[in-house]
Amino acid sequence: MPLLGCIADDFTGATDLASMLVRNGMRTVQLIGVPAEGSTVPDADAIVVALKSRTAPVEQAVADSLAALAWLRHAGCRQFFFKYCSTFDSTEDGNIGPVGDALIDALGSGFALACPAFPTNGRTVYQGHLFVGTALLNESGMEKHPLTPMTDANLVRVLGRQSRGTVGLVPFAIVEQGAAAIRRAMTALKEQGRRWAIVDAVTDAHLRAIGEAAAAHALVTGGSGVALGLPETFRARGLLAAIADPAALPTADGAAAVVAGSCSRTTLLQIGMARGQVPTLELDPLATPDAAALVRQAMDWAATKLGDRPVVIAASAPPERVAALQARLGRDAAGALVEHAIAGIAQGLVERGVRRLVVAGGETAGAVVTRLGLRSLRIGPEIDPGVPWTYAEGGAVPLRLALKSGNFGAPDFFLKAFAPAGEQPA
Ligand SMILES: Nc1ncnc2c1ncn2[C@@H]1O[C@H](COP(=O)(O)OP(=O)(O)OP(=O)(O)O)[C@@H](O)[C@H]1O
Ligand SMILES: O=C(O)[C@@H](O)C(=O)CO
Repeated sequence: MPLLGCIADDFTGATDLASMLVRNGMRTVQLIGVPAEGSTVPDADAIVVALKSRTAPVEQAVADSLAALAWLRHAGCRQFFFKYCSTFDSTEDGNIGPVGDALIDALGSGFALACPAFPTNGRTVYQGHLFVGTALLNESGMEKHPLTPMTDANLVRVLGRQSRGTVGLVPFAIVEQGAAAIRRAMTALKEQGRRWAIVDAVTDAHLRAIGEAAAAHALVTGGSGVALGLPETFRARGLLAAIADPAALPTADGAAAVVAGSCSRTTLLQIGMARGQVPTLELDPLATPDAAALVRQAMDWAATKLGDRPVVIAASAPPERVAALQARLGRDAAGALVEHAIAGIAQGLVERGVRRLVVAGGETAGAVVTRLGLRSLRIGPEIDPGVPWTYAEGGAVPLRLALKSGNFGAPDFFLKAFAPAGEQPA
């Protein structure tokens, strides 16, 4: 029976969390959307239900998250985790506060900690303020995010605006003292009537201590970082068996490809690095604003290029090109057109024998996984922090998939993903 039941507000974020759990010894499966009632519970220590609730209307996000919680409770999970972005991406109305409030109420816990810190990827929380690298969140570029602009780095204030309850802080000085001090501070905040505690964390040691302090919490919320301490709490209670290789995956032999719809600086850099080293097709949706035509163009190109080397097909473009397409079609239609095209291309590639596929971008990953009709991904070895290989369980063909968050991965990610050491076949 699974121990930890997780609800993630987007697809790449779900994979990021799942990877953290695998790295710390839990066999983990990611489910796409809320499974139907009565569907088989995967054989895993942790289950992550991936939703598309980050930018959905609040009521929808709450309803989907509660449905996921109900399924995970029914599946037998003992503790629950609400995963949101390490940059606390949320709209002005929510959705982190309202979803968290609803989960707290459903579980009757009255309280939850919130910690988006992920030091490995440069996200730290100090005195309740979120930093991305050396910059405060609101000066990190995230203040210009098209859907979830983050203009305030003070998370006590941000969450306070979103939640029905009040928000306290467990500051660095307490976190430094370790698990017992953190536990006492959280208990005190709960007794004072706080519904939430933002917990500072600057290092992985802090995250481990927070995990230990929250061992008895019904609900933990945060980025993938704060999950790194949870597997040990199950192990310490004798609930989690040691497994030789929790990241073992079936192999999938066949051609390799990258499809990219992320326009983040990191993804553009990764495409730049792949260009010239492997066959790379850069689509121009501004010149061809027609999804079917883009798919045809990509498939004609791929017919001569698919082989021993990975191929890269990208719609990704710098901000001025994205803005130009948005100005012509409207923001939603522009995004949908490109997502539609990339999903069609991914489907075409799999039909032509691609069995190892990297998808760059959260929305893009959602479109691809949905088009391929995938429902369940088993999590395997990490390529870079937060981006593991996964294996599509129950699919029509053997398929390995890596869903890369826009901002994650080293500059050579698209090359190293297919290097033998990165894939570590079971
Ligand atoms: N050339 C383009 N012009 C306009 N929109 C584009 C273009 N290329 C991609 N897009 C759209 O930009 C959006 C990128 O969002 P996506 O979530 O996939 O990437 P991201 O935001 O970098 O990733 P993450 O959510 O993991 O941080 C998608 O809706 C995609 O369709
Ligand atoms: O936490 C993160 O930064 C990522 O897992 C994510 O959610 C990107 O969309």
